[in-house]
Amino acid sequence: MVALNSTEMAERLLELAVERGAIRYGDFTLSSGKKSSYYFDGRLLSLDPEGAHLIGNALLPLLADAGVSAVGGPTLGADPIVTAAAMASWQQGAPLPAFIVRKEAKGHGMTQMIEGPVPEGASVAIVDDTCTTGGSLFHAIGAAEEAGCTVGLVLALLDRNEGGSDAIRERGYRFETLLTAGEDGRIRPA
Ligand SMILES: O=P(O)(O)OC[C@H]1O[C@H](OP(=O)(O)OP(=O)(O)O)[C@H](O)[C@@H]1O
Repeated sequence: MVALNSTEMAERLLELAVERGAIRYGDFTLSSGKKSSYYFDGRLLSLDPEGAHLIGNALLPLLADAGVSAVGGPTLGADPIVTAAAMASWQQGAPLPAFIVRKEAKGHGMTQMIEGPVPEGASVAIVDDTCTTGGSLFHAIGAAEEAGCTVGLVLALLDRNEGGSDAIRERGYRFETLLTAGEDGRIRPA
């Protein structure tokens, strides 16, 4: 595969999203209860072989720039994303472990919220497929901080620009996205 720069990777990711039907237009109600004229199914990208490769490699420079030592995110949108990032990081010779934040504690008397290796005291990145209200990202940020990590970067594949990324930045976190949406739902590379 030809090596692509960051802009080319985001452009190809958007092209692939269209090819895979990951962007659909219509009347949707998102999990936050918000109404939307479009839906972005990040799983159709992150579980696609080329999509996973692109996502992992597109995230690497952002993770490296933030100097984080692990990457995690809220299940289930982030599950294949953090796996792709971990694999890409290993292939590039700078391995970053991945972790997943559960929606709820495991139960049966176990309070564990995080699955996977989380180096205590580490600076980590938190990533998700989409950011709408930011609720899922805030949930994962909270779990990582509770586990003793500092959050050096928050990432999304797509920022829907509906308040979530602003709220995350207002709380003092660095936020980056690969794709960004206009008010009309038109998606473009960030
Ligand atoms: O910024 P927010 O308002 O939190 O919206 C974004 C979240 O919504 C979707 O997950 P969903 O809640 O549908 O759960 P799922 O990933 O388990 O399907 C998506 O995968 C993000 O995690």
